[in-house]
Amino acid sequence: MNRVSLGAGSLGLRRLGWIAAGLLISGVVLAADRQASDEARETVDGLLGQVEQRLAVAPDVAMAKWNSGAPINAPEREAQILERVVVEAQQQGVDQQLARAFFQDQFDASKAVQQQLHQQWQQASQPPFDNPPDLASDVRPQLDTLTPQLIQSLHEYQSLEDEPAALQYFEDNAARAVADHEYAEALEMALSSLREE
Ligand SMILES: O=C(O)C(=O)C[C@]1(C(=O)O)C=C[C@@H](O)C=C1
Repeated sequence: MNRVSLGAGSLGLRRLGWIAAGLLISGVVLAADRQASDEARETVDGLLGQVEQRLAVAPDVAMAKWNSGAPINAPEREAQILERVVVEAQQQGVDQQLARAFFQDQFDASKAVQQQLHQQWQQASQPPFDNPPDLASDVRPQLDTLTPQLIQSLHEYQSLEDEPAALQYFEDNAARAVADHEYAEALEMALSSLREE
């Protein structure tokens, strides 16, 4: 009697073990299979695209400043942008600390590209460019157009924080964008506060 019930007990335990293992495996498979929603992908693609678009303006800034001799670092302009960023972030319910850190990253990334280009031009004894873009009338307005778009994208991005698949999609695509980029270190800088989220 004892032996029979012992046997049944150990069989039950073993069966439980198999069931637990089965559940664990299917859980892992399901989690790996879960994909970011179309909406989440759109948000991430949009945000990454806009960050790249903003960084793509940096060579024009560099050219304008190469000709004019204006310093790369323009703290008063950064302060002016941040002032607007804080107001718009507040209106849209974007975390202000994130918005500030994110825009500071964009400035730092732009300065890194500008410094790299100025260094190259210095070494190549580059003369002033013919028809350089004008900082005030051509270049800064492009950046100003992107500012509210970026804040809107930050707002959408923030809503993804409880979607691990979306954050993974962001990570994968951010890493790919950096690896493929001409100014990889600068793009990495531009994305750093988002990747620390
Ligand atoms: O507007 C400029 O002068 C720029 O260099 C562009 C920019 C920016 O990314 O917005 C970058 C660095 C400056 O310190 C200020 C602003």
